[in-house]
Amino acid sequence: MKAMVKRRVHVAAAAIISDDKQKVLIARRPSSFDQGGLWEFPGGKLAPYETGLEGLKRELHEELGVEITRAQPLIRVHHEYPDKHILLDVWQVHAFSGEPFGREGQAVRWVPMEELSGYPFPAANLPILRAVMLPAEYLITAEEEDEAVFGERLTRALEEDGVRLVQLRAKSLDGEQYLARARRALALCREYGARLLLNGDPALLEQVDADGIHLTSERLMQLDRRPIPAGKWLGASTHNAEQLEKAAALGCDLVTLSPLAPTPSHPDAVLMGWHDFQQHVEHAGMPVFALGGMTRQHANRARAVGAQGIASIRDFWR
Ligand SMILES: Nc1nc2c([nH]c(=O)n2[C@H]2C[C@H](O)[C@@H](COP(=O)(O)OP(=O)(O)OP(=O)(O)O)O2)c(=O)[nH]1
Ligand SMILES: [Mg+2]
Repeated sequence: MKAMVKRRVHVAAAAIISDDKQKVLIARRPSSFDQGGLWEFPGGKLAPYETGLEGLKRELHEELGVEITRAQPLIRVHHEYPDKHILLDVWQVHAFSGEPFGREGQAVRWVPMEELSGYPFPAANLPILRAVMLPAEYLITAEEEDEAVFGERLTRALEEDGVRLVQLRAKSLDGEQYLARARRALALCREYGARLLLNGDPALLEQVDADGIHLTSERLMQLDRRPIPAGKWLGASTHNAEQLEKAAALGCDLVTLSPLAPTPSHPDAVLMGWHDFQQHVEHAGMPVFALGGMTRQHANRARAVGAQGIASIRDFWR
């Protein structure tokens, strides 16, 4: 039997963010279209000669009557539909001119980030929703003996650096000490509207109602199903293709991928480099944070190779 070769479709789509950064623009696909009636990020198929950004500019002009003035890659998602292989090349649009409206008669709506998951999207869109909801910076807390110093440093990062995603990593604390710190960290994160993931046993969420769990790569590889409910965020540390595949199979919402560059916390690690990193990210199918020697100065570089952004201890812990 002859193998069927699926059509490959490259689609550019936009997560257009409102000026106050609280809302994103979505549109409803007309019911006569493929995936009709579902909501989508505006965009469409590239012409053969177009780059992603060129195609996106044309599509947003055609569909919404707006001109993009500032955009940045957000995530690339490969998805197998029954009849075709689709690459969704998604850009975050930070600035545009014109007032968007449905030029093709489609419904268009500004939706608060936290309401996004209430809208029906095509199956390929799950990783995009995660990427839209997550920031570009992921703080990992340092080992810290003194609770007061811990509180001051976390507060500084939330307030001055605007950190909105935090992983509580504290290998030197015992169970009770970790829980006490987790409760304090959660209270601080709530004050600033930041999400807190606990690095530890998924059962911790029964004792502290944090936003999710971050799995070590070791814990990740031991699991055979997602250990927490869908409403919670599941992160994992990864270092290679095998771990990334496992994270995808478990339904992780985000991963860190390391190590990119030398870092004092892991002095003997074998470095990955941007080329390998990019290849891994392309097929990860979820937001990936570059980790290992990363600072916010690497954020644009990380985004350019497909990452959500950077994760760091040192750059935020001062
Ligand atoms: N624009 C967009 N398309 C998506 C999303 N999710 C998703 O699976 N798709 C699929 C649906 C379609 O098969 C394909 C996009 O094609 P399209 O119908 O928007 O293409 P187009 O604007 O160039 O329109 P057309 O003239 O070719 O009909 O990608 C999404 O969030 N935005
Ligand atoms: Mg379209």
